[in-house]
Amino acid sequence: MANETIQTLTIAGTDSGGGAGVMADIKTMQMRHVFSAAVIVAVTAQNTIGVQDFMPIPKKLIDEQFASVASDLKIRACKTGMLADVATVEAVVANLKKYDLGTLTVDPVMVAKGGARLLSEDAINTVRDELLPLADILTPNLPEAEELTGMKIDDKDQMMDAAKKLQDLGVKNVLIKGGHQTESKESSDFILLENGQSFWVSSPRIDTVRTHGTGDTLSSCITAEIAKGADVETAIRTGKKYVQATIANGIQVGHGHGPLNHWATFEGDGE
Ligand SMILES: Nc1ncnc2c1ncn2[C@@H]1O[C@H](COP(=O)(O)OP(=O)(O)O)[C@@H](O)[C@H]1O
Ligand SMILES: Cc1ncc(COP(=O)(O)O)c(N)n1
Repeated sequence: MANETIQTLTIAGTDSGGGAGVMADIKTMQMRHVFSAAVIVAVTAQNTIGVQDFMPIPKKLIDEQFASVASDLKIRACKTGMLADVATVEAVVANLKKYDLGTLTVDPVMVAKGGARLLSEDAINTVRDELLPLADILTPNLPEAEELTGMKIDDKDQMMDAAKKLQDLGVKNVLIKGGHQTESKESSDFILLENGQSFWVSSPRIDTVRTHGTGDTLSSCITAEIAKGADVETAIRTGKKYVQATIANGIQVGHGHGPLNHWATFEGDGE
């Protein structure tokens, strides 16, 4: 098919409050001018204040969603987000092995900004042992990197050590997000590439609680840029700039950890 539209896939949970998960993923993909399909693996009752409840989707329906997408669409890059529990991680891993869904970015979502667990504790080992070896890019935040490595990460040297440790677990490219370093003036993420090169991406830390969905937005932007043909370093630099814009030009929604402004970079007629 000539000039086929660039297609991506998010494999994640929904957020009824609209700020994180699949909702943030699709808004980001749209703003980066790629088409996004979605395999829903959990449904959350959630808003900016917290996660009130969630339910994983049965394995059969997860398998059917993958089959529907893979039999019709040509996915160039995909990402995972919230994966809920052991059975869900295993179902996703089996489908990622079964179908060619392009470059895989794994955002190992564990705990929401409001404190609710989105991945059961016993599923952390399943993510580490079964999903990480499939990942082209892994994007943990600091608590997630600590859980996956068993290390305490308090400073930049430890972030660099943790990235190496994660690479040793089978991940090609590792991005450790520094958004949880609340005492710092900069929000700095560390990247260790497959070829051994490493670098930091930093931006001024914005003093706001309206950061619901930052991790989803960053990993979705990276996925979109990879699908468009960018190399991993360029995709990450673009992702960092995009997430910064969505935080800096905030919107007023809800009473807690508010969502991002995904149209912050929109240059068309916004009326
Ligand atoms: N207050 C902030 N100001 C600027 N950048 C931020 C802020 N909070 C998070 N970020 C950036 O957003 C991205 C997601 O980081 P983080 O919040 O750590 O992820 P998660 O949502 O997975 O917990 C990173 O690039 C991080 O540097
Ligand atoms: C369905 C879903 N997926 C991911 C997150 C993480 O986002 P955050 O860390 O910003 O709360 C979330 N809260 N809900």
